[in-house]
Amino acid sequence: MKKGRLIVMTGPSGVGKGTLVRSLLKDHPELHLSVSVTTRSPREGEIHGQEYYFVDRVHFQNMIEAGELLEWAEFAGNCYGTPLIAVKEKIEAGISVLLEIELEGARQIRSTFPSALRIFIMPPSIDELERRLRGRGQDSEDAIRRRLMRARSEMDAANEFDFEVINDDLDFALKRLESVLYSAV
Ligand SMILES: Nc1nc2c(ncn2[C@@H]2O[C@H](COP(=O)(O)OP(=O)(O)O)[C@@H](O)[C@H]2O)c(=O)[nH]1
Ligand SMILES: Nc1ncnc2c1ncn2[C@@H]1O[C@H](COP(=O)(O)OP(=O)(O)O)[C@@H](O)[C@H]1O
Repeated sequence: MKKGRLIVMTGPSGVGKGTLVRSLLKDHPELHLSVSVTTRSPREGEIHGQEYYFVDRVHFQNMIEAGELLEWAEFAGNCYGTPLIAVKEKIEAGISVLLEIELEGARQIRSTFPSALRIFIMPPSIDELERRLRGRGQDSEDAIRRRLMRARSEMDAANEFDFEVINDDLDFALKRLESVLYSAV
């Protein structure tokens, strides 16, 4: 049986990765979104097992030591990682899996899973990125500051990726994302 593809989407926090992925999944139920583990506290409305598995640092550390994470990284003071087993099972079953992760994790995937398709989502500008982070209204001033600080170096790494998609107009970005996925998957 043909294996599924691993598709990695990276881009600065607030660029619209979550928004794009949600729309993509609505139109493409054949894709599976990996649910990550994080030590971050849940935002209002976030549900354990849906947006993330919310765990404490000890639990996260145990998962690293047991080899249960495909990749992991620290981001803005919290740890995030991709549970390996679910990804493996889906791909073996011929289902393509989407990872929505930050830069360090995407770099790890390049060495551990070289056949992955890696896409960088770019904001139209840093000012617009800041507007989106503030407009989302879900992070503290400190969390926004940390995300913006990291955004610049992440954007500098866009050329490490197979494709770059600018999320200016949402519908346009979605169409471009679909064309990248379905001409390459
Ligand atoms: N390396 C890695 N990064 C992740 C994972 N899950 C989420 N992230 C990234 O961690 C960053 C922070 O995520 P989050 O706290 O949900 O904030 P948001 O992206 O601003 O909504 C984002 O860049 C996510 O893409 C993961 O499993 N591994
Ligand atoms: N193309 C777009 N134009 C304007 N606002 C957008 C666009 N895409 C996403 N947003 C808004 O930007 C904010 C951050 O989006 P989100 O999907 O949470 O980003 P990320 O998952 O990359 O952190 C949200 O309020 C979202 O509604």
